[in-house]
Amino acid sequence: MLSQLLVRDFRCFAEAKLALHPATTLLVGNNAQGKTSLLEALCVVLRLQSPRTSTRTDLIRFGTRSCLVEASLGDHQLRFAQSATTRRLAVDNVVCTRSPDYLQSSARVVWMDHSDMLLVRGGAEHRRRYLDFAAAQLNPGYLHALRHYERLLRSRNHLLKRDAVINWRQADAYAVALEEHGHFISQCRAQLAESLTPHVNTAHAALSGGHEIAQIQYQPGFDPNGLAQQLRDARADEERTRTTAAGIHRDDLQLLVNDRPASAFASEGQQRSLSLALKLAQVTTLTQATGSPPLLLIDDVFGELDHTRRRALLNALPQDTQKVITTTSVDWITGDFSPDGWQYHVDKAALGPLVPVGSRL
Ligand SMILES: Nc1ncnc2c1ncn2[C@@H]1O[C@H](COP(=O)(O)OP(=O)(O)OP(=O)(O)O)[C@@H](O)[C@H]1O
Repeated sequence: MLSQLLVRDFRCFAEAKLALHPATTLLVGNNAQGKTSLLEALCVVLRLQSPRTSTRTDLIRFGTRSCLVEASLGDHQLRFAQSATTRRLAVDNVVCTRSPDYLQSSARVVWMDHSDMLLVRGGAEHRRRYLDFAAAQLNPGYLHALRHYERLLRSRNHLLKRDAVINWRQADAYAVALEEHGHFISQCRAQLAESLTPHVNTAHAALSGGHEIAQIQYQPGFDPNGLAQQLRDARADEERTRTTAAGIHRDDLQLLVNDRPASAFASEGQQRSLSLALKLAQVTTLTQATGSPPLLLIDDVFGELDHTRRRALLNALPQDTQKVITTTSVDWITGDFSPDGWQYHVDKAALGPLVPVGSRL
């Protein structure tokens, strides 16, 4: 369980320290006061990833040179520090040079925010990121393999664009390396999609109150029998487009409601339920795979939902997960939903005193 968070020169915060309730901590405030930044700090210190940026220096408060995030997680003290050039990690004051060692002492996380609709409506890159965030938490070598694959892909694409006459020998050598790393990632994504699918269906039914069947299907972006050969066969195509024609960077996750693609046929309400269900399914899958529930970080989701869906989501949220929730208003906290927990008011990058959940500003 997470009990403390300290941030220094992180986003808009010079310094802030908060105590996290074992059940629910609400961060309440107007727009642009710093709520999401605190949630992001939790994600960064626990998973070394931000849902908002892949440029780590974005996290450093403007005009300062480095940022610090510390968290107390069970018996462990996690520390993440980022300067213009260097990231420093420590667990219990012992420096970690390898992120897998650090992540071993950390907790799993599921992030929910209003952009989750893009999982259903947006491009395949949103669905790949969805798979990657969970797969990296289940397979220690996943992120390393993915980053390696991405570097190889950039190099191969650069090679394809660089010369008028393509050096196919070198391109083929890259293709063999892409196949090696891509195969592992593809296997992890396929397994994850299979584990997620029954939970997506259950959560979707709970949220929509209907009898529709929601399914997800992993669609590899390459021929599973051999990427290197497939790329050799695609030379004419690659000569024209000057980009790698197949691979896990072309993977997708097909989302179906009653056997039809959700992006084309589901109503807006069904799409919203499905996007929430995808995240709730991550919670169940991570819990089953690891034996303990992940931390749920929920950024401004409740204000976006209509009354029925909000109530359904509140009922569907697992009871035994620790939750940190940001919101601009506590109007949705009523007699039949007032979670066990406490609340902070966030105003101009400063935290107010701890108050009971549902307290008006
Ligand atoms: N590196 C940074 N240094 C200083 N300020 C930053 C930095 N990055 C973002 N900000 C500012 O921090 C402020 C708080 O942003 P944040 O997204 O945390 O607000 P929020 O309370 O979650 O707002 P909303 O409810 O609109 O999502 C914004 O004004 C943003 O411009």
